[in-house]
Amino acid sequence: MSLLELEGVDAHYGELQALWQLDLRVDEGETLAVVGANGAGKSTLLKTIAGVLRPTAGAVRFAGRDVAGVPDHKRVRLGISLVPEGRRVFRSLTVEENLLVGGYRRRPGEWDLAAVYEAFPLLEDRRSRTGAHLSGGEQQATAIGRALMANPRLLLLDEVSLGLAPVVVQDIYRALPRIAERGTTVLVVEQDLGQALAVADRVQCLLEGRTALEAPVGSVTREQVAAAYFGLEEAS
Ligand SMILES: Nc1ncnc2c1ncn2[C@@H]1O[C@H](COP(=O)(O)OP(=O)(O)OP(=O)(O)O)[C@@H](O)[C@H]1O
Repeated sequence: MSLLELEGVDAHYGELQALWQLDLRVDEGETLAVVGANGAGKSTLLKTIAGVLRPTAGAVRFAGRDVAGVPDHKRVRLGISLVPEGRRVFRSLTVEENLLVGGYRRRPGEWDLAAVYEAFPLLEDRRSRTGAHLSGGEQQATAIGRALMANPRLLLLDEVSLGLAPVVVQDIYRALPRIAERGTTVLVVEQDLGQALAVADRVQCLLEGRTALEAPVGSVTREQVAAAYFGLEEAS
């Protein structure tokens, strides 16, 4: 059984339809990358999974349970944690305090301060620094660490690389295999194809709110994914 299953999901903002009959699954322990251009519906998809946005049609099932009516804060307790685009760390709190806030309503599990510092060694040196005095990369690592402190079964990452220098992005991405090794299932949304394909087991490409391609990473070329990403003929 898949940990997360979406079937025939539509999502709207008023009159505008952002997702069209979308099917998606994430199996326990795997890392799925969802890629797509600006406006493809990636953030909308994550909001629908996290419970921030209610789908207008279709089913969202987590661990076999229909979660359509479960509000976002209750989904965290079920084991779904979202790291939203833009990071949003608490600027007046230290790194460690930010992490502890994330663990306030933790599920039982492996993630604690020591495990987060092991995954992101750069944070341990910065543990007493406030959010306002962190670099963009340190803020991103703190935001991911804070989500992990809740011991999610499914970690949703929205545009980790946005606004960060490539070398910093690599640092953050280096932690992803360690996160997966601890048994946390990861769904990462990315515009950066190279990073996404380097860490994921499977890739799903969205184009204007629909799936343009879905495949194990090993079975597609970067060119095929890029063609689907831009809606070019070769994708089909
Ligand atoms: N709050 C909103 N109100 C109205 N329309 C929205 C809202 N958020 C997103 N949209 C629209 O929904 C569609 C999908 O947007 P979404 O943010 O999910 O795409 P995305 O793939 O995450 O793109 P980006 O990388 O730019 O964030 C776009 O047409 C966008 O303009």
